[in-house]
Amino acid sequence: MPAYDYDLFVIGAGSGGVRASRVAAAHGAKVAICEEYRVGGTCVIRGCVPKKLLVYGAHFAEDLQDAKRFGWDVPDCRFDWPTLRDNVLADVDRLNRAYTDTLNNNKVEIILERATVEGPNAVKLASGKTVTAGKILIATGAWPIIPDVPGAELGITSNEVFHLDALPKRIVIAGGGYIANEFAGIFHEFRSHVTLVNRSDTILRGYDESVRDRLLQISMMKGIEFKFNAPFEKVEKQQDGTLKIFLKGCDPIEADAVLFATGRRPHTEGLGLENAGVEIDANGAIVVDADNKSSCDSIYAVGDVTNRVQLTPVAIREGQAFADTIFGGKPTRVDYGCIPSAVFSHPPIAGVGMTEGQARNKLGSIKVYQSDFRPMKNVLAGRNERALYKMICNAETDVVVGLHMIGPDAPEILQAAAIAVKAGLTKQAWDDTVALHPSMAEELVLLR
Ligand SMILES: Cc1cc2nc3c(=O)[nH]c(=O)nc-3n(C[C@H](O)[C@H](O)[C@H](O)COP(=O)(O)OP(=O)(O)OC[C@H]3O[C@@H](n4cnc5c(N)ncnc54)[C@H](O)[C@@H]3O)c2cc1C
Ligand SMILES: NC(=O)c1ccc[n+]([C@@H]2O[C@H](COP(=O)([O-])OP(=O)(O)OC[C@H]3O[C@@H](n4cnc5c(N)ncnc54)[C@H](O)[C@@H]3O)[C@@H](O)[C@H]2O)c1
Repeated sequence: MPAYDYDLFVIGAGSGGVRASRVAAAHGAKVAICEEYRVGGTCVIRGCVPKKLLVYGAHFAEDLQDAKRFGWDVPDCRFDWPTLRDNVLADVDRLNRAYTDTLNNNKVEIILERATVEGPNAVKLASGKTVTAGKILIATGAWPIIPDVPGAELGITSNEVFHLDALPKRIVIAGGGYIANEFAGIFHEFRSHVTLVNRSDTILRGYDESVRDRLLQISMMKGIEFKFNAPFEKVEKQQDGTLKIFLKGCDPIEADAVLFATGRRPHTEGLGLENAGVEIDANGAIVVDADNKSSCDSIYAVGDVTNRVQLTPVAIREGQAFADTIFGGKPTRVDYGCIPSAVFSHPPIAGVGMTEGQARNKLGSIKVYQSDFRPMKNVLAGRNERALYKMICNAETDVVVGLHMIGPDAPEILQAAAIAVKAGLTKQAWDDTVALHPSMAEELVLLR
């Protein structure tokens, strides 16, 4: 008789959990994974994927406008939200099936219910059954934080935004991070009036300052309104069903919807971690070592629930490293250096490595190269939007330590450029590469 029902029991079928379970099963482990909502998790069901599809859908507004200058006779086009929404949700269904098939093909048992930890090797399912496992992996992700203000329940979060019955004519978005700026762009392109409200005086903390300023400037020029240092006081529903938002130090704003994009907290509440002595930090994140092990020897955690870097590719790498280390006899640790990231705003931002400020603090002596240009497509279109590429180098060694961009296709360009930054190439090595002309990316090898 085996000592446990499973070698591995995974809680949460998102990016990290799915990768860990299918790789562990491929290494020969007997694996079960449970999921309380839908297989695929945040990224596939209500995050990166549907968000990016909405970004594509929204961008047609600008492409259709620009097409006229390129000779196309574009009639007045009407946007139909239900068509895009339903097509996106249908694609989410397709991916949900594909992820389920992958798990089935790898002989991972899928249990579609909520689970909680009952002990170091025991998990309790919502149906009441207890199952045991040699190792338990917690991959329960994160959950939107909603500010504790009267009327907050009248707002929505990114969980609901993909399912709206109709587009709001006016939307107030709380927050100044990834989700706030991405959805500000999306709703603005769909012709909603957008007001972005932040409690601090800056957007996208952590990104390079000049690039953030450029996004702010372009967004304001397009007509997105910003309110800074304006904490929410309350939200009230008016008689006609619309909302009135009260902010500290500002006149109230009337809107048809409020979207809270005020961060995501590790999803550990009510998970029973205390039953196994699993330590969590002040934000509710599971504390793990470099091998993803918690303070309980048989319990591991990967992804957003550990609050290291809340990005899909990181959760996937952590899941892979866990499975290879524990079940594949191949000890692997995730390298957190030079993780590229992007904000799919309009226009998008992308960055890798140190910002100018970080490099100045860490290295002291740096060189900054910059290209501030109007992409040729924007020139002909009469679109007054400039791109900004910024390269940060160590002045002593000539090594490129950071690259930060805003402009059309910045994330696509940066993914390839990030390889060179990660490899520690010098600015001279970039310059030795012949430009690919005419492209926007050629600016990267022509910086003076
Ligand atoms: C709107 C939005 C856009 C995003 N865009 C991007 C992007 O463009 N690029 C990027 O890299 N990242 C993006 N992210 C972040 C990315 O989605 C996450 O970093 C990633 O999904 C984390 O994966 P995970 O495996 O840790 O958790 P998740 O994918 O969140 O999976 C956790 C799963 O666990 C389930 N679960 C929770 N508790 C239990 C329980 N007790 N029992 C059973 N099941 C449970 C949940 O239902 C969920 O399916 C975005 C996030 C959001 C919200
Ligand atoms: N493109 C991407 O890779 C992408 C896209 C979306 C989300 N994500 C991931 O998901 C995480 C969550 O996204 P997010 O945008 O919710 O969080 P975030 O941490 O990026 O931003 C949260 C913002 O909310 C503000 N805020 C906090 N409390 C507030 C309050 N009470 N009132 C007003 N503003 C308040 C903060 O100042 C901050 O600007 C991100 O950290 C990121 O890792 C990534």
